[in-house]
Amino acid sequence: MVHQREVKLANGTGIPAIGLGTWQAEPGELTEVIQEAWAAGYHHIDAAHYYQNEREIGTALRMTEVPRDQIWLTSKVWNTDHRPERVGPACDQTLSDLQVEYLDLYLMHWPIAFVPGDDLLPRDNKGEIKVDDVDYKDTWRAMEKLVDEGKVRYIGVSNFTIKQLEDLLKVARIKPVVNQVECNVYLPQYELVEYCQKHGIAVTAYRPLAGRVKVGDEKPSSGHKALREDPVLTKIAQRINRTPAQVAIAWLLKRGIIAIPKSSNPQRLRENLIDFDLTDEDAAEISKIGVRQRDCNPANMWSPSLDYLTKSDEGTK
Ligand SMILES: NC(=O)C1=CN([C@@H]2O[C@H](COP(=O)(O)OP(=O)(O)OC[C@H]3O[C@@H](n4cnc5c(N)ncnc54)[C@H](OP(=O)(O)O)[C@@H]3O)[C@@H](O)[C@H]2O)C=CC1
Ligand SMILES: O=C1CO[C@H](CO)[C@@H](O)[C@@H]1O
Repeated sequence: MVHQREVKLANGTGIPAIGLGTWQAEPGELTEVIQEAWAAGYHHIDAAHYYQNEREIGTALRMTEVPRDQIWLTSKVWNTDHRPERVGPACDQTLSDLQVEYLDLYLMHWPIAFVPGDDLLPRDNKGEIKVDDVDYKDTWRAMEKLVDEGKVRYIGVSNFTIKQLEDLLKVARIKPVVNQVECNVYLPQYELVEYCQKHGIAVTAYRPLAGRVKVGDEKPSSGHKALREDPVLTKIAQRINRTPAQVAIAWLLKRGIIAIPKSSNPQRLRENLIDFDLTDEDAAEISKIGVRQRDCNPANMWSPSLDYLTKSDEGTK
């Protein structure tokens, strides 16, 4: 079995430093992807109720006969399940879909509640997302109960800013072990990462490759630059005989950050499970790249009024 490098959580538990992202894996392809990932040496899967593919993941894990204690399973409670009485049932649904008895890590997906219901993105007739008046600290208290009940080993958050973490840490009986945020060479999140690491909160980088931004002869989406075509990453990659994607992931690992790249392609899956370290000089050169862009911005995705969710941390620092 390939033993992957780990990032230590505050209590000393190791979490595999590279996990498999599962958002937007096409229906039907995950069975093969998970078989390939397990064979390649992945021991960490990032899932979420929101991705609507947890049942497929669970079935694939069972078919691949992955021993439960050999795989780190993260899932997330979605914004429509923030009311405290909905958190337990939401977790139960994920456990049933993934066909496991417990999760290694359960995250609050966003620090914002949407009105409950089957519609994961409920909108009013103007197209604005329907926000529910639930304090994320109350949602957190319900998540703490899941640890007490043995349904999840650890709890954490996602898309939290420094201000929101400060607010949560004041009341948390069980501290969040992870903050999963958008983070890559073009959104380095220096201040947020420093704050988290100082407070014993590990950072997981989602969209470590800047997502579905097209490369090659297709234009990057929404005017964004294609990270995988970045000239500095390309130059370093060519010199060390790696790919720009590998260099981008290695840069996160060098900063002690967990990365969860998504790929449905067997070759890229293996490529992303990197087995080398960047030199200090190469890492420093990458840190000087000045491009800044954020893909997952609630103001663009859901409602302009949710702009405040990223206000205290623009990712530009
Ligand atoms: N907490 C949150 O709010 C969020 C969490 N996430 C999590 O983070 C994961 C990763 O983020 P995601 O948005 O998927 O973006 P990524 O940065 O992981 O990029 C995925 C895209 O890059 C391509 N790709 C993967 N590896 C390579 C490679 N080596 N070379 C070239 N192209 C490559 C994939 O295509 P192909 O499959 O064809 O290889 C896919 O189109 C998600 O899947 C999800 O689990 C994501 C967004 C928000
Ligand atoms: O996990 C996620 C996948 O991407 C979505 C759209 O960008 C996000 O809203 C969500 O947090």
